[in-house]
Amino acid sequence: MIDGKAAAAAITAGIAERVAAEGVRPGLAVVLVGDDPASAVYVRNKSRTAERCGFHSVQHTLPADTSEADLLALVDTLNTDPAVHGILVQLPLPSHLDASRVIAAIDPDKDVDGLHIVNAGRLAVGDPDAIVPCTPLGAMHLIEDVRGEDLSGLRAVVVGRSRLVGLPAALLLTKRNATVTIAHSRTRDLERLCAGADILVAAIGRPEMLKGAAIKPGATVIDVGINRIDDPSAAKGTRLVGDVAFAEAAHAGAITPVPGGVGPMTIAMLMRNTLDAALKAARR
Ligand SMILES: NC(=O)C1=CN([C@@H]2O[C@H](COP(=O)(O)OP(=O)(O)OC[C@H]3O[C@@H](n4cnc5c(N)ncnc54)[C@H](OP(=O)(O)O)[C@@H]3O)[C@@H](O)[C@H]2O)C=CC1
Ligand SMILES: Nc1nc(=O)c2c([nH]1)NC[C@@H]1CN(c3ccc(C(=O)N[C@@H](CCC(=O)O)C(=O)O)cc3)C=[N+]21
Repeated sequence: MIDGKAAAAAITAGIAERVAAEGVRPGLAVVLVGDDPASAVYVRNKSRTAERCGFHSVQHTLPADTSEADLLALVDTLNTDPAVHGILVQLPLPSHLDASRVIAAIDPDKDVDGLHIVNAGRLAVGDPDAIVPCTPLGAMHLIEDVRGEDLSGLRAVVVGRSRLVGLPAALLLTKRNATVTIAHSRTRDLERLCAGADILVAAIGRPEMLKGAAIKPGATVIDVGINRIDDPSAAKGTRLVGDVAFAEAAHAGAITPVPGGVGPMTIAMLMRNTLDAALKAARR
């Protein structure tokens, strides 16, 4: 079992120390439009961790029918606010809003999600100034803990090709010398493909879709999915599960649980990206 919660706690403790030592106050602004269940979980844990790290943290919650003009105006205000070093617009946005237009409006130096085309391009060409999306960055930390830094000779399969998770995860794995296959909704014979993976990254958004047969014995399994399902036996009537059927994965070499795996690491990396942005701004 890969303990993402412990790994994340160690990283955020280090960030809190650096914030105190360097005398900076990193500012993080989060914008949530409407209500997406995975986003709600994220928002809650994020503001808690930001406070623990000594950050200035602001949350803008807008109604689901917010106009694009109003959202763009808010982004512009945050771009010019000197107390804000990181801006995160939660995805998915309601369908009447054009996510790529909104992301393009974010100052690339404040784009702590790494979604802006400038940061995506920097990552693709290996530019060290890239701000890298938090979830794949956190996933790579966990993979490194298990497999080491160099993944030469290992086969990795990433299921999912989103700009936020799947695509950057595949780029990072490639940079570490893994041999990478990207799978998605049009992939045929997904289970067999996954069963050949030494490193399996699931970023799909379908509760427990990958069964035991999709996991190679000894594989490192990184389950990114955050899915809320009904569970009458749970106190709240629901619980979180990943994209992998965890109970069928006993033959994996190492696996991240949901919750307690990639989620907390995403938040730790968000703190790190925001601290880095604040330090860069101070130098400028
Ligand atoms: N733990 C964390 O910190 C985070 C968790 N998440 C969670 O990770 C999951 C993925 O997020 P995100 O990448 O943003 O989601 P998207 O919906 O943007 O992408 C999902 C990807 O999965 C692929 N897919 C969908 N159905 C299938 C299928 N049946 N077989 C194979 N591939 C399929 C899609 O393929 P196609 O491109 O063909 O449509 C797409 O590429 C979600 O559960 C989300 O909540 C997200 C961010 C952070
Ligand atoms: N622009 C943008 N960037 C994102 O990175 C982004 C997003 N939009 N939209 C939503 C998804 C989802 N996401 C999560 C991150 C952490 C947890 C997390 O902390 N999970 C805990 C939950 C613990 C619990 O509360 O039960 C865990 O897995 O242990 C969850 C979900 C980031 N996302």
